[in-house]
Amino acid sequence: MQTTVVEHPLAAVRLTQMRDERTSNAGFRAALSDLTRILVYEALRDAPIADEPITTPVTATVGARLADPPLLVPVLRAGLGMVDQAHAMVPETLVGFVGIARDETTHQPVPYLESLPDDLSQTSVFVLDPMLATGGSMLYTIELLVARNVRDVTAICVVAAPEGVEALAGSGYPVRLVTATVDAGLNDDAYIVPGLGDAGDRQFGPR
Ligand SMILES: O=P(O)(O)OC[C@H]1O[C@H](OP(=O)(O)OP(=O)(O)O)[C@H](O)[C@@H]1O
Ligand SMILES: O=c1cc[nH]c(=O)[nH]1
Ligand SMILES: [Mg+2]
Repeated sequence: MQTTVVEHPLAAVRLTQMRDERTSNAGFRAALSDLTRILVYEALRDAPIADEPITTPVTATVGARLADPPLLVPVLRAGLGMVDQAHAMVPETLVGFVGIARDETTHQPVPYLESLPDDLSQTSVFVLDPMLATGGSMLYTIELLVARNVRDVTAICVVAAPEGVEALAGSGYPVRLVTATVDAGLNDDAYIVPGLGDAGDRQFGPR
């Protein structure tokens, strides 16, 4: 599986703000917003473009447009903190939604919302979720997309655990990963170490 770890000073600074337990909910959301722009920018680096004929104030010329804007799919709750910025980067695209709450005893994904187009056979999808821990929630989401014949999936995360990366790589699905870091591993509660805690709680409060 293609895995891109975005290494940029601004990404490292925003990630540090997100990791720091002293960062307020508002500060965490702001850092996640900034980091999302950087991650989406990198995820689109090799995106195909098509000619866009335009006229400048001086002359006619040919510019560019995204040939194939990816559908954005935030995984609620934590992915909600990424969707506005991702949509600002690709304003012409559409947005689907998936809601999953991990069972904190079994660590299995418990889905509660699914709002997606029926046919994704002509579509690339960017799944937005800051945390890839066991990989269960991301794999569940990808399975929803594969059932709709998705062409390919880019998982855009902030913090990934090696266990989650391996789960995606071993799935055989057409997926690549863009993340700001691959951390050391998971603790006994399946939280990423060093991680940043619960990305949903840190934005919106406990559920
Ligand atoms: O890789 P996994 O082991 O499945 O864990 C990752 C999932 O856990 C978090 O969501 P959570 O279940 O805490 O829901 P929330 O966003 O509502 O807080 C996170 O945003 C991922 O969706
Ligand atoms: O570390 C983790 C693991 C799962 N979900 C989170 O929000 N954080
Ligand atoms: Mg959570």
